[in-house]
Amino acid sequence: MSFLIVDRVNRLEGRLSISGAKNAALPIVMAALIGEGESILENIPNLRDINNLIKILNSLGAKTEYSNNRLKINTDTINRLDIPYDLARKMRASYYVLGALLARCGQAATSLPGGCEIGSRPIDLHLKGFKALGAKVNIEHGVVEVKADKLIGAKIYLDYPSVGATSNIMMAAVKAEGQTIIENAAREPEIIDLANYLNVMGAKIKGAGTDIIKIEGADKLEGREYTIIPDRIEAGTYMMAAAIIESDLYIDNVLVEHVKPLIAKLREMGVIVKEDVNSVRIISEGKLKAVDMKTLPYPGFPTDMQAQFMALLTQAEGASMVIETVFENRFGHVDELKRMGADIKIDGRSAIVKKSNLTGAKVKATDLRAGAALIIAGLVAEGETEIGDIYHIERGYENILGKLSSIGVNIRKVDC
Ligand SMILES: CC(=O)N[C@H]1[C@@H](OP(=O)(O)OP(=O)(O)OC[C@H]2O[C@@H](n3ccc(=O)[nH]c3=O)[C@H](O)[C@@H]2O)O[C@H](CO)[C@@H](O)[C@@H]1O
Ligand SMILES: C=C(OP(=O)(O)O)C(=O)O
Repeated sequence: MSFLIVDRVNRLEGRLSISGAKNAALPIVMAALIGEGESILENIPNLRDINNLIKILNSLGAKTEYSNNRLKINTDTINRLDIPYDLARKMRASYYVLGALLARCGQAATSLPGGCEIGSRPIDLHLKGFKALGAKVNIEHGVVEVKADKLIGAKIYLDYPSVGATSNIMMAAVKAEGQTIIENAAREPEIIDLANYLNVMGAKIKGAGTDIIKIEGADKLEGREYTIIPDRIEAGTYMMAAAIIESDLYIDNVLVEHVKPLIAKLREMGVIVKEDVNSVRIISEGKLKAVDMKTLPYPGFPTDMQAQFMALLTQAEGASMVIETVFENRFGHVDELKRMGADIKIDGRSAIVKKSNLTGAKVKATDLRAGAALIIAGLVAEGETEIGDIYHIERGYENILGKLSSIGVNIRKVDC
């Protein structure tokens, strides 16, 4: 079992660079299965989820080579169409095998996915989309199987703009006969990145990034080179870390457009944010004003930043309200922050956060972003913060120890 120890710090300064986006890399790596031959993917972050996904690709018979954030995938040797339970349960994105192999081979199966426990996370919208395209869906003993002799384009309205369902249906539809239209599609930047990669391989997708995506079926997709976008959630996490104390931090390799909702909230709180073409500079005196925030699908405030933002709000003068609208159970970090002395009251999907003096404590990362929030809280907590269950954090932050240490944080990993 490993844990992280974080010490209180007086000031953060320096420069760090953001890695490739986990939530873009995961569907894109799986989408490589649709293209014949070899894809070379650049800027693939070295994360637990990515390494698990590479194991999944290998288990399907694909050949992979991964080093220095470059992943080569050759799909000519695929010889299995199902993912074993042990690999599927470790991550959310394992469900992308359904869309990818449905497009490539007309068949796929996987145990139901894992991922952060932040709500019930059903996959009914994914399955509704596959069925509309003509696939048969069967769920038995915790395994989902999809099968189609032929996929035919269809109009699919999503009840909710689900990121996973939009991506999965987009993948399934790239070779379907005729036109597919996804209405009320998710508009996240990771959807655009996936569509761009699929288009580079020969797909005909228009409208990604809007709520109507149109896909004309293509005969064949071929592996290509592609570079993944930077991770807006990783960038946001370091923005919050800098904002919580006195700091002058440059964060490079950020697509500023993607972090606009975060910049707006930080400015409202009194933090100085300077934008450049591909970087942001955060200047903070650690004196923060309370603000209210509600998570929403993109371009709203991202749910994947709610926990880290809540850690920041524990240091804001006054009372702030946080409303989580995307997932019904994403307040796992609250009890852990309370162990550190945070004054937070939850009522359903809302939380009231008041300024509090934090003290170091033994806490655990209840999920990936909860873990990041505890690190941020640890920067201002008196004494040492000891964070357990850090495998969650390793799912989503490349070299977090190295990056934080380089800007003045005393953080170390203890293995026992
Ligand atoms: C690997 C990955 O990219 N994960 C991200 C993805 O998760 P994920 O793709 O799982 O999130 P969705 O956008 O699908 O989920 C949003 C909401 O829709 C609901 N829903 C979703 C699908 C479905 O078939 N039925 C249904 O009811 C979910 O329970 C949730 O309440 O988007 C989330 C929302 O930005 C992020 O927090 C996750 O980090
Ligand atoms: C919820 C997240 O990830 P996943 O969907 O992979 O569980 C996240 O990245 O914050």
